[in-house]
Amino acid sequence: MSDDPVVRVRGLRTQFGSHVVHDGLDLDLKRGEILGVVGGSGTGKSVLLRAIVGLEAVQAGTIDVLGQRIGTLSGAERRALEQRWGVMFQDGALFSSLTVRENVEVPLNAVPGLTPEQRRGLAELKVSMAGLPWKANGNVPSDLSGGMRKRAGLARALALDPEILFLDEPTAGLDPIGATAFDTLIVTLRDALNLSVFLVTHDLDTLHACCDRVAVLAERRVLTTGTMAEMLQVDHPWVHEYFHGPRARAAVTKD
Ligand SMILES: Nc1ncnc2c1ncn2[C@@H]1O[C@H](COP(=O)(O)OP(=O)(O)OP(=O)(O)O)[C@@H](O)[C@H]1O
Repeated sequence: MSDDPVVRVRGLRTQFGSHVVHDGLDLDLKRGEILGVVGGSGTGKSVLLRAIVGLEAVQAGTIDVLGQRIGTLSGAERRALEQRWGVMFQDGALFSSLTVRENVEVPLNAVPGLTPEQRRGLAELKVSMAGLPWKANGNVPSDLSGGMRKRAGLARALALDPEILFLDEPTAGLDPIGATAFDTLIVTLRDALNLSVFLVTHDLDTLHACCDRVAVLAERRVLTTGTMAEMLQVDHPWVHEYFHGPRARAAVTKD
């Protein structure tokens, strides 16, 4: 298997009007790792995720995903590549009028040759892999708790057996027990499905529980990357405060 990163970003520049979000940003997601992407509010974590999956215009730089250059692909190539990743957006982005199973079936509609029964069976499998009870298949999102909606979003992200999973703040808004269960699920799925995971988070517990490496966004770029242990040595005011502050100490104490 190739050692090439599954996501390689070089020299990325994004901006909205005169507001430059990223400038000269480099980042690699290695195959099989869970990479935690952290940074202060508004540093561009979500914009970076959206740029990587081709949902955000970029002003300069290159983004390669699974060896293919985003922004240069034909419609057919792009659709084929999109089937190799799954995205769980911060708010779940579920269709409110569809049941959980129907939501998970949406990406499966793009797969030619599947019968309705096969689509249904595959969707139900993903719902159960995301840790939801059988009965949730028939629920609409508004029937579910916030944690269950997150799991439904995860089930949909897993629908096409992706190689890469993009997660935008998966534990935001969950109670600590729900968040811990979600952390465990992410690691279990990575191990079972050999996923590479790009995980945007503010949650120090998630970084400790899940992440092989951390990338810190600051000053419009990836300021530093490394293991949690390496983060403790970084001499930058925001990084130091984040990894040594009271919340960081609480997260370490719980290990
Ligand atoms: N569509 C848009 N139009 C204009 N500005 C935008 C747009 N999307 C994002 N921005 C700006 O880009 C910057 C980065 O936004 P982004 O949502 O990526 O931050 P973030 O690091 O994910 O923040 P948070 O941790 O609060 O979720 C912010 O200043 C935001 O206001």
